[in-house]
Amino acid sequence: MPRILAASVFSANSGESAAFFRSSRMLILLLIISGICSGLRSGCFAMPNTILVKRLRRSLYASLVFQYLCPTLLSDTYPNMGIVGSLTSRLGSDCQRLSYVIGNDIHLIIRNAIQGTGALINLLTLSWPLTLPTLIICSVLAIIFSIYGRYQKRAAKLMQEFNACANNVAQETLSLMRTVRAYGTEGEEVERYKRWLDELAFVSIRESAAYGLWSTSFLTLYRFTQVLAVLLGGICIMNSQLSPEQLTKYILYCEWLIYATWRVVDNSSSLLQSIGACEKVFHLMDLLPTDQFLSKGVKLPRLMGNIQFVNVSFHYPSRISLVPILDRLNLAIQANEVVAIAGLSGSGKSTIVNLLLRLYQPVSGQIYMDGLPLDELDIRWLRENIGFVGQEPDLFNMDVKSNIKYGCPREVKDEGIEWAAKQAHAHEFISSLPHGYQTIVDNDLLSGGQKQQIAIARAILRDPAILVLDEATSALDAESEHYLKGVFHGLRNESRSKRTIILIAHRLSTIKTADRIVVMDKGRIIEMGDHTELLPKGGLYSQLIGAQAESMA
Ligand SMILES: Nc1ncnc2c1ncn2[C@@H]1O[C@H](COP(=O)(O)OP(=O)(O)OP(=O)(O)O)[C@@H](O)[C@H]1O
Repeated sequence: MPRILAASVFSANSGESAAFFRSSRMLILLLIISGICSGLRSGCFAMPNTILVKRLRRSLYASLVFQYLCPTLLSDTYPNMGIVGSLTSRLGSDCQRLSYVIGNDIHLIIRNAIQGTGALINLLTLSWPLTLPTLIICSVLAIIFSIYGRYQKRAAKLMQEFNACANNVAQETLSLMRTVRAYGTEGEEVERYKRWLDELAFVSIRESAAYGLWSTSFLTLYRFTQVLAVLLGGICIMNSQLSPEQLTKYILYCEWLIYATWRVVDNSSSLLQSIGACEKVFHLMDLLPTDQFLSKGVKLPRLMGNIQFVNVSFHYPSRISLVPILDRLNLAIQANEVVAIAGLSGSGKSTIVNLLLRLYQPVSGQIYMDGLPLDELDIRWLRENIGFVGQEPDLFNMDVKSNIKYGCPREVKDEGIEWAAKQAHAHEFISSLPHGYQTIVDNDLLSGGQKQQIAIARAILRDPAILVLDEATSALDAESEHYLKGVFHGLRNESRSKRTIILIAHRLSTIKTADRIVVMDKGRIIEMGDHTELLPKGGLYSQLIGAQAESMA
């Protein structure tokens, strides 16, 4: 409509059309500014956007990794959200959302705000009484938006939550596919996933309906502004208060103003939606690394491997109970000693290792390493000097060679990797894999025992001062286990002068030859000695040995 009006004005009077062009300098200026803003988008916004999102992902990932390494903080911060999977799925979706905001919304808001301000200044210069109705319409638009915006922010937050929960169920089901298949619970899992998707759909539909209402309100007001502008302008022309040229400008500026207002509030709504969705992302980013990562701590020239637990009591932060997991534990392990820890399930054996690796801090008491309190030592240096093989070693989705080399603080050649694999009795099966040491490891490719052998090779390669084996041979066949027992004992004297080995095993045949066996029950040490000393005592150790011999028979 404004274009038709303008055409009629130009054809009616060429002198007036020239004047129109002259006085429309502001229009041209605004067009240039709008062009510059578009340029800013592709140039200035796109680059920082990419860098920012990359940094954001990296810092978030780092924060997740660090928080996971320090479960105390994780469970304190997210008491209902202990599952790292849900955090990682948020990492993807929330960052994507933030990336969209930075790439699209912000530059559109700035561009339209400049455009709207220019149109408003021109309208006020033209005639302030005529500007008033347009301003009222813009204010109504802003009020409707503020109501809708608040609703949208809430909806966006819920949608992100439900999305993350659905992703989490999917991730969990796929990673536990064997269990799901074995128990025939495919239907239940689909239901569980569907439940979250239903919640998501419910909120999305309501949010879409609200958006529809908002869009209808805008379009109605937009058309109403055009009609009002023509009506009021027409009346003014009839009263000779306005020239046809001014009427054309008036209609154009009105359209610009209302359109800019709509774009600003619409993009702001998208911005609000993203802010709602990204609150958790910012919350995660605000978490500071725990002291153990900030403090440098002491690095000894060489770790000898003397360990001392003095009156150590501990309970997990997520499970504060009256009975502690470790109860005033006192244990001294000499350098170069092979100490085995035995006991019933849940007696606190792995917890000792968790404290030694400083994954948790004791509630009371102190742990000393070569006479120095553990928390005074540099955490990275400490972990570099401890080789750990856990109960269910998870390998990375990298080739076998990289998995063996993983976390090794020094440069190693292929021969070194092969040597470690041979020590762990793994070379033979690795050589039979489709691409040998270059074969990419995935969960189904290797058996539990083979994964353990690779994890053992990794620990051996690090040449640590302290080797911790927590049920590290539980999945191995008897022959491999027997062979490895010899390797572990041999390792004590190989390549370094001292090496302490801590063995945890339910299969008591594994620990029989240890220098000392520590027997635990309910977080306390109840027996200590070597196999020949403990067997005749008739305590828990001899009962466990008897029970195992019976079950074998
Ligand atoms: N992350 C955790 N959060 C809360 N409680 C935990 C956690 N890890 C272990 N526990 C609890 O601490 C107790 C001791 O667990 P721990 O793993 O040390 O026992 P364990 O003797 O090594 O058992 P197993 O021989 O079966 O591995 C158990 O009751 C267990 O439920």
